[in-house]
Amino acid sequence: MHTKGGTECCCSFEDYNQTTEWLLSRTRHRPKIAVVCGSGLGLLADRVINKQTFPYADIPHFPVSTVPGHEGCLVFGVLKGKCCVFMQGRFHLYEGYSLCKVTFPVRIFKLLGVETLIVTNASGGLCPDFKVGDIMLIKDHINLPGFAGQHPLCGPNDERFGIRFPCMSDAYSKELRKLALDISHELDYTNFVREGVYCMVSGPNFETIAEARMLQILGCDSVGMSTVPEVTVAKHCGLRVFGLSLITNKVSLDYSREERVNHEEVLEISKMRAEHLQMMVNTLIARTHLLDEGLNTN
Ligand SMILES: O=P(O)(O)O[C@H]1O[C@H](CO)[C@@H](O)[C@H]1O
Ligand code: HPA
Repeated sequence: MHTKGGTECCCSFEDYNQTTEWLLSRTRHRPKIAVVCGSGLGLLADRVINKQTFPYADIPHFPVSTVPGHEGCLVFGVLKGKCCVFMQGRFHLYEGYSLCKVTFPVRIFKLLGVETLIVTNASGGLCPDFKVGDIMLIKDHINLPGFAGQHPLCGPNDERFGIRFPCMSDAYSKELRKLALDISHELDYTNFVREGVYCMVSGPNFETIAEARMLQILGCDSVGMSTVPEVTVAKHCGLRVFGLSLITNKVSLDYSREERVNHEEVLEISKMRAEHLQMMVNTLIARTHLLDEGLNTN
């Protein structure tokens, strides 16, 4: 329904430009930081001042959100003195969107002048040490759909965005992770802040036990159905990336376990922890300039 067939990009440079021009002509905000809010995490945009909100349905070439917990609004405004743009709701492969559409907003951010992308998501914990409600700083990811050719950069490469073969060994900024770790100490969050590897699966079903065991063997600490395409496209076009994954459930690795994961539970845990996430993200945003100035974080 939403997709054009094949793996080629279905968005032209003209489409990206049109959307960018449309936004630039309607807002005076010129964000340097973009935040993608994961399932149930839309309230990350709540503290923004001088807010200007655009429903996705009004923005040319933008997909619309179809998943509960994803409001479907682009919010511009100022947070801690920094001009930001928030995606209240993201797009997923399982909604029927091509990965080109899923990642469309990331290239819009680039054209708007954004330099740093902060991605958040809800995920299932695979690492035995993780508890429900833990916040995982994403150290690295595994692009499982990418292994099977479902990759946002398949098709002709547009050099105006980036190179044909981008390096992904430094996908998540070390400096931003260090800053976030320092912040978690200051906020006294260390007993629920972790670091780990996020794995993307296409969804929409949650994992079987055999799949979950396989992912754990592969070195995944958490699993979700998003984020990796956005991060890949962001790295391709030279954005600095930081990612937070909220562990909303423990993935079943044992056939004797009775609990059954569901999206309502995911949203409930997201809401429960959203304020802590908000505090971390806001403090990080307040301090991003320290990195640009090459200063230490404290
Ligand atoms: O990754 P986000 O968008 O936070 O959402 C996560 O939550 C949903 C499942 O409950 C899936 O969409 C999964 O990817
Ligand atoms: N698996 C995949 N995606 C998810 C999960 C999960 O357990 N929890 C939240 N998103």
